[in-house]
Amino acid sequence: MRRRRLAAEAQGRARRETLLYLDGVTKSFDGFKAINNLSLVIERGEMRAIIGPNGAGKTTMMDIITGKTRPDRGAVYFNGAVDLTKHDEAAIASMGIGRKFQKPTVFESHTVEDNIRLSLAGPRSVVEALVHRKSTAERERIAEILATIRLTDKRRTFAANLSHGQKQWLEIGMLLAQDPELLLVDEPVAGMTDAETVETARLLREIAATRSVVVVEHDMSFVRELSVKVTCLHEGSVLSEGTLEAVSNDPKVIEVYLGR
Ligand SMILES: Nc1ncnc2c1ncn2[C@@H]1O[C@H](COP(=O)(O)OP(=O)(O)OP(=O)(O)O)[C@@H](O)[C@H]1O
Repeated sequence: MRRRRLAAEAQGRARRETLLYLDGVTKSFDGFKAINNLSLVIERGEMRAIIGPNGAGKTTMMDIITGKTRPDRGAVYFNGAVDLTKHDEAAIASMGIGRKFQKPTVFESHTVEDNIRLSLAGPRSVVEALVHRKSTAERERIAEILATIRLTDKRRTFAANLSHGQKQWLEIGMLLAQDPELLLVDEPVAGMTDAETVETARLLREIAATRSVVVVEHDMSFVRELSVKVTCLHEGSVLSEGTLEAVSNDPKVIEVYLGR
């Protein structure tokens, strides 16, 4: 009895102290368990790479975190106290969870700078009266984001004229403008050049200095560049977790990938 209580207390503590906490999450589609008793914890300020073969449940997991899909069972907590299963997509986004889908969706007919400006978040009414200060603060924030996404030189370029990789960076910048506490990024380097891929790993590491980042990715050379803890999903559950080296040498992981 006491042991059970202590275990429950430890679980409660883990939930409160972590940024994202998934426990026993299950989601079925027509009787098929896309997510099966999934438990996963992301710490504050952590960047995590999620890998796994096609159909492992990576997208469904992101859909559950962002409120696009409701789980059948299990706990999904953000910042210790917020039960994400009770909120819809818009509410979850406004709580500070930003999601970047695989395909970039920038405003092609606007400049890079305007794309960022249009995405800037925040209760503007407070600073509305101080127009000058507001615009200075806004300019500084835009400059900071442009530097982070390596597009300072392209600030006046129409988004339509950017390379595929630069569009991906711009979209990351648009998410940063909303100042999320947790950034979910789905296959950011698909279709990028090798140089862009390496730069994207650097860029995400810089971003992870001030917020948590979860990256779903198939490209193992990119995951190596990220140099963070890796979670391998398979059949909707965690198959293996640890350094990329440990995970990629795990016989269970080798079997799953070779058996594809
Ligand atoms: N809306 C849905 N209806 C029915 N089945 C679904 C639905 N969404 C996902 N699935 C199934 O759930 C399983 C997990 O899919 P999911 O897209 O989450 O995997 P994934 O790891 O993201 O795969 P990939 O790497 O190919 O993107 C798959 O078998 C998929 O066919």
